[in-house]
Amino acid sequence: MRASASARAALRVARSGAARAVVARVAAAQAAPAMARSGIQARSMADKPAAAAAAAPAGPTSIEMTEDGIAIITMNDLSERMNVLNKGMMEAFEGVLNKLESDSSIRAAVLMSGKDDSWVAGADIRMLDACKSAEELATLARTGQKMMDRLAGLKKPVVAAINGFCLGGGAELAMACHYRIVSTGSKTKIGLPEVQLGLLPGSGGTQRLPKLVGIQNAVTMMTTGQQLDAKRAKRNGFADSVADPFALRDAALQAARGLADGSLKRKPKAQPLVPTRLLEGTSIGRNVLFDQAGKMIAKKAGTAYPAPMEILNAVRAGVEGGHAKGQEVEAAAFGKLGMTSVSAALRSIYFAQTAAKKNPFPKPAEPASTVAVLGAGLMGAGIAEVTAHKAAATVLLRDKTLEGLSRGEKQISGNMDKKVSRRRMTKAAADAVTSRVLGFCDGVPGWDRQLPRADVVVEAVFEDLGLKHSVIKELEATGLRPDAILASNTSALPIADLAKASKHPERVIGMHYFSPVDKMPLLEVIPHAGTSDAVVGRAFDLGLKQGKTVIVVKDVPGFYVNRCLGPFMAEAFALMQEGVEAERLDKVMRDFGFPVGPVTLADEVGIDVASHVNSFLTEHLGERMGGSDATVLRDMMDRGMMGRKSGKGFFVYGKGKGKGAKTVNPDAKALLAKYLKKGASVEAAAAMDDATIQDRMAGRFLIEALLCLQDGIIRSPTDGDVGAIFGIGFPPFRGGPFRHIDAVGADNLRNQLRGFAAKYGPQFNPPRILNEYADAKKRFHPSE
Ligand SMILES: C/C=C/C(=O)SCCNC(=O)CCNC(=O)[C@H](O)C(C)(C)COP(=O)(O)OP(=O)(O)OC[C@H]1O[C@@H](n2cnc3c(N)ncnc32)[C@H](O)[C@@H]1OP(=O)(O)O
Repeated sequence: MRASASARAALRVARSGAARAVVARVAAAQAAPAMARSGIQARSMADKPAAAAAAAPAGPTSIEMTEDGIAIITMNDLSERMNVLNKGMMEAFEGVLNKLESDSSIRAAVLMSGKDDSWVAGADIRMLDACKSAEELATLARTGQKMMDRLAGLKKPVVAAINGFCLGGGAELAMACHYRIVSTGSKTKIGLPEVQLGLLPGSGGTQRLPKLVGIQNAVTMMTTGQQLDAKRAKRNGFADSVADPFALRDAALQAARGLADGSLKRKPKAQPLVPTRLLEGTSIGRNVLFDQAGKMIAKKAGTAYPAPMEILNAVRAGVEGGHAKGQEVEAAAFGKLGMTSVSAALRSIYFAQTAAKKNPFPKPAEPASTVAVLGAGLMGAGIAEVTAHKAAATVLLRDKTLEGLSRGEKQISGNMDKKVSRRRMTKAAADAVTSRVLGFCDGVPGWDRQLPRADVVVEAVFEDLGLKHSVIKELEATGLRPDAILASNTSALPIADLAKASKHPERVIGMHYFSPVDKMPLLEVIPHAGTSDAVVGRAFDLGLKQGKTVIVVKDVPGFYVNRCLGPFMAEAFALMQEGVEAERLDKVMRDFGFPVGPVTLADEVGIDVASHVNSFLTEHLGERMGGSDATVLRDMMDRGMMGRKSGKGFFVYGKGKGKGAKTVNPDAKALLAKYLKKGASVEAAAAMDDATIQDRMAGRFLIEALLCLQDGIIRSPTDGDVGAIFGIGFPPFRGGPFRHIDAVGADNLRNQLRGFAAKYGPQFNPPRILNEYADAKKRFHPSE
């Protein structure tokens, strides 16, 4: 099911960054005392310039001295791929501060990174994860605050020369410096993404950011976790200046010298809260601002995500009560939030997503440099776009007709134009993307010469087995290289059936993208029984390069995500046929945490598609799809109610400016009345409590997810969590279906499902695997 609403839902999830992750790694123990461990090497360049410049730092930080008394501090933790504020780094930094305070030969300092892609990517999330109490976390926050205060209070100016990720605690470190130069390198991103982990910046960030960028900007940055490139960081006041990555060190040295000799002025210490902003300049204005922001946050984040409100509270406490008071509130909130199940779930998603960035199959020697995409429809053009943009590969985009091709090319250039107009991309970079897409259609020569360049072909033609077979045969006859892989972006057809048309079935694989491809984070990679591991590795690698979170799933109807979605949607139709009203059902499921309700989802997907998927999955899953009479969908189709695309489905959609507005469709309501189950009524359904509706809907999803694990369709509970969150927006704060079952308890869920099965039918029968986990009192994520 190419669910555009679920796509948008998960997109919001992805944007909120709520679902990201890592393989937990034990922080490398740093054995020696702070100074020795820090590997601080205070050398005079005048003494040993060559040796000093060439020496690799022995610990996470090192210091070089210039002849004129500028200390160049380099952070490079060799035990980590990225610099993070772990115990070792923090202790080493204490040593650095001691040195800066005590060494009178130092006039100023430059703080830079020895890594290519990270300045500091934040506090070590594993270290936070290991904390066992709110007090432990609050103490950690206070330690960070003290370190930052000490740095900010230095008499000697410290210039942050930022290249690479500068996130969370890293951004807080930068803010405690006295001047920030941000590199224009593509990996440079400034942000405070703690909110995406259910946390708030705990090292003084809630206090320093408003002073740099203003209250409104700061609250937006911290409550959304948005990340800025150099230019945006300069525009909003975070950066004092920007520099090319190659010129960064020199620019920073020059700034340090200027600050030391007074020719360059520091920003005023407590920059008034941007007095030009009317609201922020007066206490009355600020009250209005905080009250409005509070209402907006309450509306958007609800009670499910407590961090945004705590961020606002900490900012307000600082603005109204001063730095110390603000930090006190910040540290306490950091401790409290860190112990919530929401933060635990979001952290676990972060770990899972980082794990999913690692290709467990043989990695190709070289990434795919040329990818052919067949079909320039919505999906094909989307795949072409992420391939040319994120994977920076040449794309041979082919459609049957010139019209089809032009539409697809327009989709890509339109998306690039949007990025340029929103200043997310330069015009030159956008042009480079579109120029990587070479268009072909029937009757235009050159295809047969170009096709042999392709390392991968992704076909995204109409979902018809015969058509796909003829496409595969034609590709092989035209000169597809024998080592090229042949991927099908199907959401329904068995990959094994598709492979039958190929002379090399071992190179055929499924790559199921979600719509819109440029925004949806998930990719399901589907080998059939005869696909070679090397081909899986190549498809996985391409997915990663396209910026996707990849899960490998078995070749079964619906694969994983749509297989779970099918019974979930069937339950929505069942509830409506018991009299539950569309608007209520949507609201109740949004309250559960789904970004869109199931009824809206059906309209967004299209009633025709929903009907097709329903009957297709019913054929394969039998009673597991039971509970509703899906002929209602066909009746709707017969009456032209196709969902949003036809202007009406379960809802009626506004046109033009009011496009987003929707009201219940009285015709659909009248039709549903005819399908009411025996003895059911809208009045009786109104008395059904919200929790029952949520439990029934979630139950159907969970049963199918469990069966997918039981039958080896997904490779682990973690893949199941990642797929559900990124594929259809399963509530991130619940951590995915398996983490949710752990929270509810396998035994409790089993009892609940048994009750539902007795009342509503066998579609609620608990799967064998749930019984096993319930009997053994096991968890799907045992270490948490
Ligand atoms: C009081 C203060 C609180 C805080 O600061 S909370 C933390 C705030 N920071 C973050 O939330 C950033 C988390 N990291 C990320 O989002 C991503 O990473 C990046 C965007 C920085 C980079 O993404 P990509 O280029 O795709 O690399 P990758 O595979 O995600 O990361 C490379 C390695 O770096 C480790 N890593 C990155 N940031 C952290 C971190 N903050 N804590 C612990 N580890 C981190 C990962 O785990 C992984 O490690 P491996 O190679 O062993 O898998």
